[in-house]
Formats: sequence, structure tokens, C-alpha cells
Amino acid sequence: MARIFLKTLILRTSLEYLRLHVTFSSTATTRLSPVIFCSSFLQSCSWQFGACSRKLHVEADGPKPSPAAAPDRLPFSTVTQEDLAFFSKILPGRTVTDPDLLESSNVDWLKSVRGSSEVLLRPQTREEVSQILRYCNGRNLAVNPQGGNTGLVGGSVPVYDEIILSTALMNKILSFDSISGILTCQAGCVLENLSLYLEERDYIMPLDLGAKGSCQIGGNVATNAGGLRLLRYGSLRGTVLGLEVVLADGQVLDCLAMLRKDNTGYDLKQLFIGSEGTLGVITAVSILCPRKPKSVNVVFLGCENFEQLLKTFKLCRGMLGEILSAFEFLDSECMRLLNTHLKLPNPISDCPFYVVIETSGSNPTHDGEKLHEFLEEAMTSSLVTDGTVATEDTKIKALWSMRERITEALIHDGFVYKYDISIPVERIYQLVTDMREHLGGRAKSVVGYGHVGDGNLHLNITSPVKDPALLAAIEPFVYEWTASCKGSISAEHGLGLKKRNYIYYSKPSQVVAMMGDIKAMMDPKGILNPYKTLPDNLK
Ligand SMILES: O=C(O)CC[C@@H](O)C(=O)O
Ligand SMILES: [Zn+2]
Repeated sequence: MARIFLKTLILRTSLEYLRLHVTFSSTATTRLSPVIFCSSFLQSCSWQFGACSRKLHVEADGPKPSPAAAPDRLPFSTVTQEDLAFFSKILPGRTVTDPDLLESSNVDWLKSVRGSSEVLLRPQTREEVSQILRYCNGRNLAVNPQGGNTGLVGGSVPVYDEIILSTALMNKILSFDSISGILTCQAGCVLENLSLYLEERDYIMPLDLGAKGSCQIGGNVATNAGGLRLLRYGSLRGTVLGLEVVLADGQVLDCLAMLRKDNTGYDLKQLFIGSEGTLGVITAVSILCPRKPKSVNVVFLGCENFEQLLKTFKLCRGMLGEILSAFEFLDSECMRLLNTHLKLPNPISDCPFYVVIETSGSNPTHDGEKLHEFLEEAMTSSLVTDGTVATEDTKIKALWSMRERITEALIHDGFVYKYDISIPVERIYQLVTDMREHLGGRAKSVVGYGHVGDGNLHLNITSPVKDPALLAAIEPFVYEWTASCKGSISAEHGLGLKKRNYIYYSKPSQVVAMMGDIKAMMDPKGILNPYKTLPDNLK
């Protein structure tokens, strides 16, 4: 009975309220409820599935960093032939000095920060990392720890000639406990590979990012990456159970607990989560993984204004409760860029705002019923004006790409100024509106998208080329606006090189000074990822 009811409801819904193409999913024989979906949209974008947006590289002739962005080079030693001989001895065949091979490690994914390192080290074990750091500390050589190099704030590349210490070859899974769901692996494991490994065992990673095909778990933890599943599974500060870290002087700090509960003193691993490689190099991680949901649905909806979108979020939380796993948004400007630059067609009719809602649960019938009830309520109360639903994997990926590939679409629009703000959710879009008004016609595009469920806005502004006058109009306006709402000027991307000097907009000087004390205690010579995270002039 329930299934027939569902079928009737969704068909009625689609006919009366949604202008949609109705097709049946490939699982329609086992599930009676039809899937509402635009099939032409799916065909046209099927080629790009699995192609992680961060894998698409733009040409390597991007702009050089502005001199103002980098402080003067600190008095570290420079790498000598003797140093290279030492590295080659401990890392035979894994000490890279060929400038062509170093090129992609010297420049960030956005091509906005470019270092001039002459050596890239590729250790495979914590012992090798320990030997490298002990040596560099003794010689006063600066080190830039690097994971997948997908960061957006210039934290993952050298600023000058720092030695690049890549974790890419530290890519072994060390253990997985199928009862507790605790995974322990080396820091260089690529997030997508971990996800595939876990999915075969009926588990998933607690985090998911657009950059999953390239980013590494060590970098994710070092930056406390947020991403698309945070609403459901919380931040890495909760799901990371243990870390192994090599300190600046080469000591190995074993905090690799595999326990959910451990109140024996200070939780030192938290110091390294989000410290962007400035306090130690993470070499292994243990992380609590959720069970793979048996039923996943994704809905793509259109709203007339941001107020309706927020009401939809409130309704969604109330009606979907425990099965809600993501609530993301994009504005019509993002849609325009997806259409123009990536040729991704809008799966629904044009609307000022779009929402991606994901549900994950253990009972497809129960989840389907809840979702349909929510959709009916959202449509009858005119909170949403159009929409489409997917339950089948390929179609789910197609809808997700409308959200995940915005970063890539922006790269094709011009030089991108990126802001990653968290403020009380009611106000997140006001910043975009105010910025548009403030800039007038000076920017090429001003777009807003992000994680509504986490109160996290991604405000991105583009110009045909790098434009210092535009930057001067954006900053400090954007930071002052954020501080006036007691928000964070970096919700999930970190401070890196680009945002380090704006830390005071979100943290009191006393707190920043204490961060400086911790850095001085743990890395007295300051060799680990210099010029990042901490401001140039500690107050
Ligand atoms: O490109 C950005 O500004 C945001 C990237 C990422 O955090 C996202 O949520 O898509
Ligand atoms: Zn994000």
C-alpha cells in the first residue's frame, strides 16, 4: 500500500506542481516510486562523472604572487650540494631536483602562488620524515609539507625556496576494523581511494569534497577540511580519533589512538588538526567512519528568493530529521557560469536560487516517504518553485556536479578572489548582495554558494585579469562585514599564505599571541611551513 501511495503522490506532485520530465529509475522494478529527472540533462553530462574538478588543470602560466602577499624571506639556510647528497642517501630515487618535475609542486591549484623550491622529497615512512626534519632543523632549512596541493589559500606550496616534503608516497592503509568502523592509514592516501576502499566494505568516509580525486587525508586533517558531509557527520575534530605526527626536530609523536573515548589529559592531536602543517607533519591518521547508507536520494530544487530557501532549510530539518545529510545552495550566477564554462545545463527551470538536498538512510521506503512528504509540503507552501529528484547513482552524481564543479567553472571565468565565510545562516546571502552593490560594475561576476547547513558561504568574485584596484575594493570590506556579524573569515579553507594577516578579524590578539607561543615552543626555528597561518607581526 505504501508503495502505491508513494507512486500516486509523486506523480501527482510532478503533474500539479513541478514542470519536470518523469522517468523511471533503473531500479523501478524493485522500487515502485518513479524518479523525477531530466534524462537529456543526464545524457549530456554523463561523460564527466568521476572527473574530479580539481584534476582539471588550467594552463601553467598563471599570475605571479603579488609581492605584498608574501613577507620578506626569513633567514633560513639555502640548500647545498651536501644537503642534496644527504637527502639522496636517505631517499634514493625520491629526491627530485628536476625543475620540470618540481613545477607542479611549486604552484598552487589556483595558479595564484608560486614558489621557487629546488628540491622535492618523497618519503614513504614516518622514519624517513623524521630523518628529514631532524636534518632540516639542524641545518635551519625551511620545509613546506605538501599533500594533494588542492588548497585555496596558498598554504600548500612554498613561498620562496622551502624544501617541499610531499606525503604522496605515504599512501598505505594500515588497518580497518569492520566492527567499529575505525580506519587507520598513512597521510598520503587520496580521499577518493579511501572512499572506494571503504565502500567495498559497506562504510564511507565522514568527509567528501569536490577535490576528492586529488586531495590527501593528511592535508584534509591539517586544514580541518569541511566539505559536503559536515552537516551529517560533523567536523574532523570529532571524527579523527588519532594522529601520528613528526615534529620539527624529528621526534615522532604517537597520538594514533583508535578509541572513541580517551580522557587521559590534553587532547594534543587537536593542535595539529587545522594547523596547516605549521606545528608538525601528519604521517598517519585514524578516523571513525560511518556505515554506508542503504538509501541515498538527491533533490535539486529552485527557490524564488533566499528567504524561501532558508524556510525550505528549516522545513527540511524538521521533516527529514535524521536522514538529512546535506543542504547546499548556489545562486543563479553560479548556474550561469556552469552553463557557460562547463556546458552543464540547468536540470530545472531558471530560478534565482538552487538547493541540493541529500538524504542518507537505511530504509529506502521510509526515506522515500519522508522525502516525498517534505517535497509536497515545500511545493504546496510555495517555498520551492521547481525541482527534480534522483535515487540512482549516476543521476545523483550528475546533480551533485552542479554544486561540486562551481569552483572549476569559476577558474574559467577569470582571475578569482575567494572568500570562505561563516556567519549566522540567516545572513549568509546578505554579504553577496551587499558586495554586489558595493562593487557596482567593477567585478566580472560576484557569486554566492556554499553549505547552508553549516552557515558557510563561499563568496567568489572574478575579474578578467588580476586587478589590484578591485581587490582594494573587496578587502577589507569583506572582512569588516564578517567581523561585524562575529563571523569567521575562514570557515573551512584555512589561512595559509593569503589570509594569515586577517586573522585578527576573527580572533582576539590574546588568542593569536598564544598561538604564536605554541608555534615558538613546538618549532623554535620556525622551519615548518613558514609565512603561513600566523600573521607576520604578532601583536
Ligand atoms: O571554491 C571555493 O571557493 C569553495 C570550494 C569548496 O569549499 C566548496 O565547497 O565547493
Ligand atoms: Zn566548501
